[in-house]
Amino acid sequence: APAPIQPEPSAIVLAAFGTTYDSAVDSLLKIQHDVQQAYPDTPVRFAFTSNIIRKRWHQRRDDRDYQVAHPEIPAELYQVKNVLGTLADLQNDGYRDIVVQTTLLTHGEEFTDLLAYTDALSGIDTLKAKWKPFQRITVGRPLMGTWGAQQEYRHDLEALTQALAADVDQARRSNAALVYMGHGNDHLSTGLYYELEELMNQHYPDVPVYVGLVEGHPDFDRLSARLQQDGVTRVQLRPLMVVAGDHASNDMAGDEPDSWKVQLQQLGMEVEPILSGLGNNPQVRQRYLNHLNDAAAAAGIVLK
Ligand SMILES: C[C@@]1(CC(=O)O)c2cc3[nH]c(cc4nc(cc5[nH]c(cc(n2)[C@H]1CCC(=O)O)[C@@](C)(CC(=O)O)[C@@H]5CCC(=O)O)C(CC(=O)O)=C4CCC(=O)O)c(CCC(=O)O)c3CC(=O)O
Ligand SMILES: [Co+2]
Repeated sequence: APAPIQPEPSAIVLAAFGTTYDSAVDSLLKIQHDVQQAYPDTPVRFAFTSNIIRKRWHQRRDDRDYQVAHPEIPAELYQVKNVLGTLADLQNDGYRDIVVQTTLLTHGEEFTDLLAYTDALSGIDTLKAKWKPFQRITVGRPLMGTWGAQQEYRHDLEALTQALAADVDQARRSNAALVYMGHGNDHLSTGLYYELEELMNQHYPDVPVYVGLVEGHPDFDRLSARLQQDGVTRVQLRPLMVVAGDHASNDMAGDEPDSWKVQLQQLGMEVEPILSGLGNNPQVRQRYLNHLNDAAAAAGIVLK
């Protein structure tokens, strides 16, 4: 039998797309806080997968005025790296067992690229096993799940449906339909979002719930056609994203003629945008923690 793998110092990386909006950072910090609380003796560091967003924070590193105006931004953010750099730093600091938990919602373009990085890094082999830079790197699945038989994606969607109960309650109190803006992508089916919408409507039959996407389908044209068909006159708009950042502030709630808010108002609907990311929802944060725990357990990584 092969020798059992000895536990090595372990660390957690939260791999987020990122945001340039300081008002939205809190939503990510709350996830870090909860994970840190669950594992007080394990470092929990961020990686941002977006090149553009990392660059913005690095520019702010040299902007004293910005930093003084934003004491809520932790120093870590001004030098946030991609997963490549974050893992290299951890290896340099002596950590060889790494759990990467994504804050992405779907196994789309960003998550596919994240896996490409982690696969390549865990594939670095050395002549002597003791010099291998990483012993184990494991990646926790996105909020809406991934392929595979180990963790059913449908179960993740059901759990997310339950986690969104407070959004439904708020729409119910306003006598409004609940309309989510997800991100989506153009490269593979975004059918998960249709399934989520269906589950939401099954689970909360008294509040109509709709999901539309920035990229891919259901797109805004389809969404607005359905709202009109169904005679909806009042909507609460929310991002189905971890942060209420650029997409939520502009594409969803902006005052430009192409924002969802303005277009729906133009159709005669009363629109209330709610600029709160999913990271503000404690039950969503618990879902990410569950995914992290599943990944660590499956890899045999011990977190302290
Ligand atoms: C590949 C790319 C292709 C493309 O869209 O062009 C792409 C893809 C995806 N982005 C996703 C998520 C988010 N995108 C943003 C924001 C921006 N995204 C932008 C570009 C790009 N996004 C291209 C890569 C560029 C690069 O690497 O830098 C920016 C820079 C410019 C722009 O969009 O024009 C603009 C920043 C504006 C700013 O702040 O300066 C935010 C944050 C926010 O809204 O604040 C979130 C998190 C929402 C959350 O928190 O959940 C997801 C869903 C993943 C999931 O499933 O969760 C996918 C699709 C997928 O992965 O499949
Ligand atoms: Co994007």
